[in-house]
Amino acid sequence: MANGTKEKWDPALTRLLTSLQQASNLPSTDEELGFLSDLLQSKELHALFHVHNKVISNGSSDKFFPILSTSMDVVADVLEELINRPHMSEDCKELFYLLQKPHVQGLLCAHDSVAQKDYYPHLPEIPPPEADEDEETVKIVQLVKSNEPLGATIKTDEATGKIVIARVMHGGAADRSGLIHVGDEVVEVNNMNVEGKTPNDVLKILQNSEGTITFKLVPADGKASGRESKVRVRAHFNYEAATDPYIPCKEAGLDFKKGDVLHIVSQDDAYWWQARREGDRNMRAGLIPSRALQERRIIYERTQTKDGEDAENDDFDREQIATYEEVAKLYPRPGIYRPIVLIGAPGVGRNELKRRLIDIDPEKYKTPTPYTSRPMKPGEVNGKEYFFVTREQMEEDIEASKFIEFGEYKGNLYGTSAESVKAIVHAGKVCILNPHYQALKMLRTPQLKPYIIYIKPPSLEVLKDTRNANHARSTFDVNNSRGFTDEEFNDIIKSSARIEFLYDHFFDETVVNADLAVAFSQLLTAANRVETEPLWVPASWVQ
Ligand SMILES: Nc1ncnc2c1ncn2[C@@H]1O[C@H](COP(=O)(O)OP(=O)(O)OP(=O)(O)O)[C@@H](O)[C@H]1O
Repeated sequence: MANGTKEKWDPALTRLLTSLQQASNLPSTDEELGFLSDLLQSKELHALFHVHNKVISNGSSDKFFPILSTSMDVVADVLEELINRPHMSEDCKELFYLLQKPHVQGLLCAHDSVAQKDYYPHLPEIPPPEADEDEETVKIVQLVKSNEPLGATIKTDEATGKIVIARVMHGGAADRSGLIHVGDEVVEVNNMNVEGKTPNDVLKILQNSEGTITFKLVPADGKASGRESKVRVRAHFNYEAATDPYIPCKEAGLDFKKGDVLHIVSQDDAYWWQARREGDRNMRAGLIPSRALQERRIIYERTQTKDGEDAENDDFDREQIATYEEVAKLYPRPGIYRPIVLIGAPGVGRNELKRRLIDIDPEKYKTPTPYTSRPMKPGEVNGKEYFFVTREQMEEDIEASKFIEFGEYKGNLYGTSAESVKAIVHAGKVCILNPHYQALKMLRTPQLKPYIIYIKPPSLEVLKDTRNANHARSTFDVNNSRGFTDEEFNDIIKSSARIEFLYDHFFDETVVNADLAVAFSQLLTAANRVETEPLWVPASWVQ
């Protein structure tokens, strides 16, 4: 056979190849026939056939059976167990690292699918043999009414005018019964025919009934997919179902706050997703606006409010519409720490907090030495306060995107290089940065994986009191030789509001810097948490 190999080609392939040689009179090009012939003779295809035949011949025997089919759960348990250990041996560290590798997880996931025989085709249900073809099948479903809502919504079908099940909430009473599905037609409720009634009429019947509720339903043709999606998102807006005029059923809504992580269990409906709040004990999902719906709302709101006159330069940063961000848990890796980024208005106290953190453990917490094009002053050492480089060199490096942030002050350039941040991270230290807020977008990359803490000022009154009591030095004054003026305090509050407006969807945490000791202890707790706990990050960072 081809290539003179002694391999036993599959008879089916050989037959195909022979008929291909006889098919030269078919209306196809030489190129097409050549392609097919090459494909049928290719080693890869034959190897695939070989594997297929082996699987088929082994599949029928009971020789192999899985020891377990939930290895991914075991991995999660082991990671959780390891993370809680105060000290890890080298072996544990290696295991911890290996178990997080996407390839290992992919392999175990495939193993579980095979072990659970997830690949078997799902056959349609066979109708009961005695059913008359013309007669509609009905099912009688009985649910016991409790304080818990039914977990399903109804609507009038536009085409038929009949009452149908519009939605079944994941984990709700209707869903758990396994008997009620989207599209089922409601014929009777508690022996009352609902033909010609409105969804509101049916709702009244339900509200007025007690104990067991009996539904007579005509099943929908196809069953809705019962599988839960695994998607988790972080919400970037507050939502309150009671004040949403468009939600199809207010009682079925799920309220959430900006920053909450939601488990999206169903995206079947283009406008209304079903979700649970991560960590909630309530298994019943609730309705939330889909990304598409929320984006439309935001665009509409913006066209209503934006008069264009007070739009500021960095408003383009808001062009991106923040609704939901897909997130996943990132497990800390021993020896490789996420940089901690302090963001806030000039003068709010970021340097003070950074200084205190470094003072606690200067070997652990490090900040990169900035670069500058300004001439070295007497007594200064290159690489200590700054790396001194020429303006041309710095401009070239800025052009080549080597700086994570840069700016000009009094005719000289200043900046932090990406390389110096990487060097600290790779040396096993915790890198602390307090860049200008516009650098956030450049910093928030899957490579750096920063943990972003927003340093927020307290109210104007508390800001003034705490700073004046501490004889705080104004950072607006070049020599730091005086306190803050009232105007500068106002500026801190104003810039902070602007930073929040533009970037709050990037913040992992907010620390209010009122009492310095309290703010610092909150920062320290956050720094420890980043080192030890699995935390939610953009899903793309863990893929
Ligand atoms: N919570 C606080 N209570 C009292 N004083 C504070 C507090 N936080 C910071 N300060 C003081 O305020 C002054 C300015 O703080 P700091 O230098 O940290 O500001 P900054 O945010 O780094 O400003 P810039 O970004 O402009 O450099 C310092 O004198 C600092 O000690």
